[in-house]
Amino acid sequence: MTLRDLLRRGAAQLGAAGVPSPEVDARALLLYALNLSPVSLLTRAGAEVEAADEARFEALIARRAARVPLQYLLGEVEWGGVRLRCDARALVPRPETEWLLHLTLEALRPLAAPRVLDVGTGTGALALGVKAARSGAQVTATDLSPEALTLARENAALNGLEVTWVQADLLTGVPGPFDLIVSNPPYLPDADREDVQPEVTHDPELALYGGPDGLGLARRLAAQATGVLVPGGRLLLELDPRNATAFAAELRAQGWAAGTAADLTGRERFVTAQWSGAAQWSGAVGSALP
Ligand SMILES: C[S@@+](CC[C@H](N)C(=O)[O-])C[C@H]1O[C@@H](n2cnc3c(N)ncnc32)[C@H](O)[C@@H]1O
Repeated sequence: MTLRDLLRRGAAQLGAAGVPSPEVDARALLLYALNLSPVSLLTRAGAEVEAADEARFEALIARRAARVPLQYLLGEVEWGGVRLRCDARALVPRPETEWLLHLTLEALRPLAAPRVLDVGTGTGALALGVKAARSGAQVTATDLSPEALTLARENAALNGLEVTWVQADLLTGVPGPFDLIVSNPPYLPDADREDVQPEVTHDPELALYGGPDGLGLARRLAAQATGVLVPGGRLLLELDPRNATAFAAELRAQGWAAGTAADLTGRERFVTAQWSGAAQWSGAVGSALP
């Protein structure tokens, strides 16, 4: 069996299993299984594959056909300028969240040594993406999940980056002040549980659902944020595109200057808000977790 034939067979198996991008995934798994570069796949497409290599690829294809996320199989992904180990301890960082990182870096541009908080950090993606791009930033990241924080610490070590990791319920007990808070909170409406792609069932439940309308965590986070943001400080959120415009209006009604930003497919997915400072920073919010 040649490399080309093996790739075609793997893609066909993934397509039959309903995997959304079978050719892309089969190619990524073939490169990984055989430790090939993209160029060597092209130049050696007609070469015969050894039985052990074929078996290794087939085992990965079988797991992907069972809808195990591609990122778990590859172990690591490139995301937002950093390498991230991905497994069941935290949500697999999504490509659309790279645009939230971009918006964050744009907002930080005027600040020489910004103090940044990433709430619900998961793999550490946003916190590490900020730190990698802005070494002078002081970055803190929280998560309620100790497992996610362990993975985030591993990812920080993998990239040689320093972030302060805090186990907390949103901002509870987190000492400010911050110039910018960024978060991709759990935002799916609870009813979506019945309707997610099989891969999403591998993400931790805690990472996904935000209450009946999906905005429970975002509302609580915005209320807490006014206590730790400096006057003029920013809050940047990723939300369900079904909710972002309405949530920006909610924030405006509470005294924020708030609007939305579209993702690369044109859907209003991000809320960008600035706090006027009417309620001055007053130190940590609430009490620390036991
Ligand atoms: C949608 S995931 C985002 C992960 C990561 N920031 C990313 O963009 O890939 C939401 C994260 O929020 C965390 N989380 C859920 N409830 C939380 C809470 N009350 N306080 C802090 N973190 C929470 C979850 O454990 C999860 O890691």
